[in-house]
Amino acid sequence: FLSDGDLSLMWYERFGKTPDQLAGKVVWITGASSGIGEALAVELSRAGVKLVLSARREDELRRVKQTCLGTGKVSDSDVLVLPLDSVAFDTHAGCVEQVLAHFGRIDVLVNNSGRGQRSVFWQTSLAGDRHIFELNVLGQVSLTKAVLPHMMERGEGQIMVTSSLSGIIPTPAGSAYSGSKFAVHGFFGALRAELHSYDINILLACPGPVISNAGKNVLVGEPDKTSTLDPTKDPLHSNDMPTARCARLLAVGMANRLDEIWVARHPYLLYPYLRSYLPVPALERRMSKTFAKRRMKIVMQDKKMQ
Ligand SMILES: NC(=O)c1ccc[n+]([C@@H]2O[C@H](COP(=O)([O-])OP(=O)(O)OC[C@H]3O[C@@H](n4cnc5c(N)ncnc54)[C@H](O)[C@@H]3O)[C@@H](O)[C@H]2O)c1
Repeated sequence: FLSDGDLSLMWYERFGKTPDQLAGKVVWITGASSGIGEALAVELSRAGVKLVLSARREDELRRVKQTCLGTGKVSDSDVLVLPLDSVAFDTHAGCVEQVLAHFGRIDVLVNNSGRGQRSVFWQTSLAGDRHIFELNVLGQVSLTKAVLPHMMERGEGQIMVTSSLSGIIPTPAGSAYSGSKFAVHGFFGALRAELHSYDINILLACPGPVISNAGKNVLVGEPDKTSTLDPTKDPLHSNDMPTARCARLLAVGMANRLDEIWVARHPYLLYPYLRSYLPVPALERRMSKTFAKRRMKIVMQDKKMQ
C-alpha cells in the first residue's frame, strides 16, 4: 500500500506487460515539449516506440526529439515533430492527415497538453475559467474527434488522457482546473462505454503532484497571468514525484491497457483511496477542510508576495 501508484497499477508493474512490449507502436503525445509529456516521450523512445511530438514550440519539440534519438531505440524517421496548438481546433484534422501521411497509422493518442491553476474561485475571471476548459477539455476532445474515425476504421487503438487526482478530488485554489479534469472523466468515461464493441482502450491517467513546468505555467486569475514564485521553494510541491517515475508508470498503464490509474506519492495517494473506499462523510469533510485550509493559506500568502 505504501507505493506510488494504485494497487492495480503496482500489480501490473510487477507482473504485467512492460513498456518494451509497445515497441513499434505509433504514439502521438501532445504537450510533449515539457514535463510529463517530454518524460513520456523519452521513456517510450527507450522501448522503441515511434513518436509524434506535438506542442506549440517547434524548437522545444526538436530538443526533445534529440534527447529521444540520443537515449532511445529510435531513428530520425521514427520521431515526427508536429507543432500543434490544442485550442486551434480547426487545425486538428490537418494534423491527423500529416501523421497518417508519415506513419500510416496511429496506435495511441496521448492527450496530455494542459495548464494548472493557482487562484481561488472569486479571484479567477470567467476568461480564466474558459481558458482552462478550452485547453484542458475541448483541446483533448477536439483532437480525439479527429483521430477516432481512423481508430474505429481499424477497429483498434488507445486514447490516454492525462487527467489528475484533481479530477477525483475537488481541489481548492483550482476550481476551474479541478472542474476541467472532472469533465474529462465524464467525457472520456462515456466515450469508453460507447466504444464497448471496439478494441479501443480509454486510459484516464491521474497523477498527483509531479515535478514539471506546470508550477511556472500555472494560471493565476487571468489567462495571461502566471505565478512568479520559484517552484523549487514552493511548500505545496515539496514532495512531488520525479517526472521520469511518473512517465514510467504511465507507460505501464499504457502497455497493460488499463482504464484508470492513480500515480502519486503519499500522502496524496491516500486521498483517492479514502474518498473511493471509505466514504465516511464526517471524516471526508474533516479531511477536505484540513487540506483546503493548508492550501488556501499558502496560495493567499503567495498572492500578497506577487
Ligand atoms: N505536474 C503535475 O503536478 C500534474 C499533476 C496532475 C496532472 N498534470 C497534467 O499533466 C499534463 C502535463 O502537464 P505538466 O505537468 O507536464 O506541465 P508542463 O507545463 O510542464 O507541460 C504542459 C505541456 O502542455 C503544452 N501546452 C500548453 N498549452 C498548449 C496549447 N495551447 N497547445 C499545445 N500544447 C500546449 C505545453 O507546451 C507543455 O508541453 C497536464 O494536462 C496537467 O494538467 C500535471
